[in-house]
Amino acid sequence: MKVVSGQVMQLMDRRAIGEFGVPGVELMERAGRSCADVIEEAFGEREARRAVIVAGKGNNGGDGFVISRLLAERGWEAPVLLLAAPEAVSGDAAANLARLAPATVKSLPQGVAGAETLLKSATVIVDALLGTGMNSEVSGIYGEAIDLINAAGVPVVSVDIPSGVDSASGKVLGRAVRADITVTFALAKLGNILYPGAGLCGRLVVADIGMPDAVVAGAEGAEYVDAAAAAALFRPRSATAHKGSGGHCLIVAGSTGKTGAAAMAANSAQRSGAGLVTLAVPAALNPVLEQKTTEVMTIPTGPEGAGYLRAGSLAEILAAAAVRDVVALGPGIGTAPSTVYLVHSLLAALDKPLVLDADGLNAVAHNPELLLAGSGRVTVLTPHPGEMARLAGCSIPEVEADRIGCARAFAAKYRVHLILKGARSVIAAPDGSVAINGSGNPGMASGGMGDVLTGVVAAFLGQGYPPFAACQLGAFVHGHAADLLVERLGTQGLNASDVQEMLPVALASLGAPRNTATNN
Ligand SMILES: NC(=O)C1=CN([C@@H]2O[C@H](COP(=O)(O)OP(=O)(O)OC[C@H]3O[C@@H](n4cnc5c(N)ncnc54)[C@H](O)[C@@H]3O)[C@@H](O)[C@H]2O)[C@@H](O)CC1
Ligand SMILES: [K+]
Repeated sequence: MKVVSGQVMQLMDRRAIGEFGVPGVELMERAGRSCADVIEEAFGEREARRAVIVAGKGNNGGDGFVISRLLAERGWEAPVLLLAAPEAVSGDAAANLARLAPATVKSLPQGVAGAETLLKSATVIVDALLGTGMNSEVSGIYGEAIDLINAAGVPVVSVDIPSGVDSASGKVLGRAVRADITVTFALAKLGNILYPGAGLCGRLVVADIGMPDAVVAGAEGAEYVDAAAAAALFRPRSATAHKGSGGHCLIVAGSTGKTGAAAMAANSAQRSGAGLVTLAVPAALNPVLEQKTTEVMTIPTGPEGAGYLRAGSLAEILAAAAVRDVVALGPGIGTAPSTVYLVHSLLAALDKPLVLDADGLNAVAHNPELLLAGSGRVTVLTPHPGEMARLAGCSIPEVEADRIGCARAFAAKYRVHLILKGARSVIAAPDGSVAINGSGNPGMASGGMGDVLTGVVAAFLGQGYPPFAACQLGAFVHGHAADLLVERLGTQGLNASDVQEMLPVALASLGAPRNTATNN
């Protein structure tokens, strides 16, 4: 599913009207009808059927007028509270306002004071105040109306997007409606998908309003990775698979005190369908990692007793990489100067697809130009917002203020694929493509989750998936495994190693193995 900003949706709207001859008033009719259908389905069985529509003066309000008319035709009481003078309404919205009985509409240009009782008496409140045209912080009578809607204790259906949520970023501009259902049109808006807006939408319904296919196809947006999108990217194993076809991962990881990171990255690659996994670790840690892993092979590297990776291991690691399909570098490696030097040397010399994470990222944070050294190689970075901020030379709030813009710009500038972690991880490719991961939950906010993700992405790259697909699948499967655990474990105390063990179940949910005799 494609996700777009409100601005792009407005361009689509104009193309549909201008190039494809779909009248704007017809788009508004379909938008309003889709909302009326959802309201009827969700609340139509109630004894009292009163929908109170709180409308602004733009086209979002216009959808609200259509909803009022259509619900009234179906026997509902559907009064409209218009937060403007009727003369302030124009265009298609005005045409629809004119179709309502005058007694239906209460114009409140001075504010909603006094409307509280009506709002509390509603079966459902329809929030048609502000949609994709919102262009500033909410204040004054719009702010008061939002507070009253939220305080009414009645189910709320938001039209297009909860009023107050910025459709391009999901940010709350001042204050915002908390909806139970949001009906959005043609395509989901970024503000429906990104937090905090995503958390205010309730159940999201994407309604088909007959937007021409060519307009949808031509719209600039991000791919939303849900179970269906992930399943479409996933290639189930063929019946004739062998361990060579699953790919061989080399994980370069670990330092004293951080053997768990190395073990989880390696075990997670193994649990994500890698044919073989080899773990290169500082020599002193080998006995521990032999214990912590079973299927995984290890290469103890560096001088006897070494508890961290050294620059002197470069040749040995390059030789190991030469006979593997993918390298993951960084989990638990620490920041010893010799380790940092090793990372720099590997970046210059490795020609296999590379996943760089954790202290591997910190090793290049002061000079991201180092990422351009291995020309032609696929490089995937998996930063959390703190690591992203260090890489991009900005603050964490700056990253969080524009997660998509930040990820997209860095990926393009340094020709890397990037998974910017956090609720709704952003996946960016060097060509400007962006995807947003739909899986995951707050239980993943604990140590080690990133090490698991590194292993999962490495496994997909090792199996030969194109890098953008490997990143989308990796992020989705990682979050989905955690989602599958929530019912049993909740979101507090859910460990990364639990997620690691759930990975095969998450993978199985994407597709059954192919029987090559009947299905090629
Ligand atoms: N794009 C599409 O494909 C379609 C859009 N439709 C509807 O049209 C909406 C967009 O309509 P508009 O562009 O008219 O915009 P809106 O109705 O979202 O709001 C714009 C109006 O609110 C005012 N405004 C902006 N920010 C404000 C703030 N913070 N406080 C108070 N007033 C503020 C603006 O001056 C303008 O008058 C969509 O959200 C959707 O509901 C549908 O009718 C049909 C199809
Ligand atoms: K709205």
